[in-house]
Amino acid sequence: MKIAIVGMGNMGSTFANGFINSRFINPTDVLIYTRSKKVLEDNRNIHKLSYRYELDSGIATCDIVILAVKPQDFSTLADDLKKFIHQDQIIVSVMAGVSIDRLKKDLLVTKIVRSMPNLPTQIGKGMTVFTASEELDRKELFIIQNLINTTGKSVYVLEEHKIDAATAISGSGPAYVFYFMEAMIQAAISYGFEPSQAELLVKQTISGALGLYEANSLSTQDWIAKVSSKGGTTEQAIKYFNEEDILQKLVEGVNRAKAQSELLGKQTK
Ligand SMILES: NC(=O)C1=CN([C@@H]2O[C@H](COP(=O)(O)OP(=O)(O)OC[C@H]3O[C@@H](n4cnc5c(N)ncnc54)[C@H](O)[C@@H]3O)[C@@H](O)[C@H]2O)C=CC1
Ligand SMILES: O=C(O)[C@@H]1CCC=N1
Repeated sequence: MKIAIVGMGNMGSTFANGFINSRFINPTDVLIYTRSKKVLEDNRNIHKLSYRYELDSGIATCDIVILAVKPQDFSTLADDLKKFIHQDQIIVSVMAGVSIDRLKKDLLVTKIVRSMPNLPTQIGKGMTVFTASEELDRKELFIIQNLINTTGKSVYVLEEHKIDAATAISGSGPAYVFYFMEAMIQAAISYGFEPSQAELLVKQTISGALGLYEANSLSTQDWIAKVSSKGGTTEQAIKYFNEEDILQKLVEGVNRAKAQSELLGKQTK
């Protein structure tokens, strides 16, 4: 099986490395289409002969073509790409917002997978939600799922609108966690901890909390109650968060990410 990856930024290089490191794909069976030669230095396990700096007929020899450019770059890419691809290939998009209909219309092919990974795919801990056009058969879907699973976990959804929802939850989600970490680190530094100590306190706390959550069947609410002693410290923080409606504000932020994913789909038409 041969795979082409178009766009070698965060996601493109993550997928290329995931496939190769897991030995799911032979390094010589990956073609990388990139604009920048710098990626050669950043991805040393990928052979330099795998790189192409312009789209060419090599892409037609691939079974799967992964599109990992920004949604805003898709129109320009599609004009060029449609000359080199054909109906037997499976096109896998990781672009936020770009719909299956749009991919079909602009690329003139029908086997489309629309997926939404996230950045922890870089370390094999990714969460990818994907859906596919009805032209893919079960065997092809199975191959795609196995491929995605080399970068972490995956969930297949039938309804395409859930990809916009997943974009707001798991796609953008790592940034929300880092945002919360930033608040805790800033507070710790303001109390006099060295930045490295502040980072350790927060890192270990987040990882410990997640460990607890994974090891038991208790809900997040149950865990909050366990940490909050009556008349104690945590209670004061949670009380303030509730008074300021922080939870609802966070939900509103996630809603906005989802709306943007839907809007990107309309804007890039
Ligand atoms: N960064 C993230 O956490 C996630 C990103 N995505 C999606 O992945 C896609 C890529 O995002 P990133 O990797 O973060 O962006 P990026 O900007 O790091 O990478 C995109 C790369 O594509 C290249 N490119 C653009 N047009 C090209 C063309 N015609 N031929 C070859 N290369 C071309 C650019 O030079 C750039 O290196 C986006 O559509 C985004 O919505 C999805 C999930 C998570
Ligand atoms: O922010 C973005 O548009 C992309 C999609 C999900 C994560 N990063």
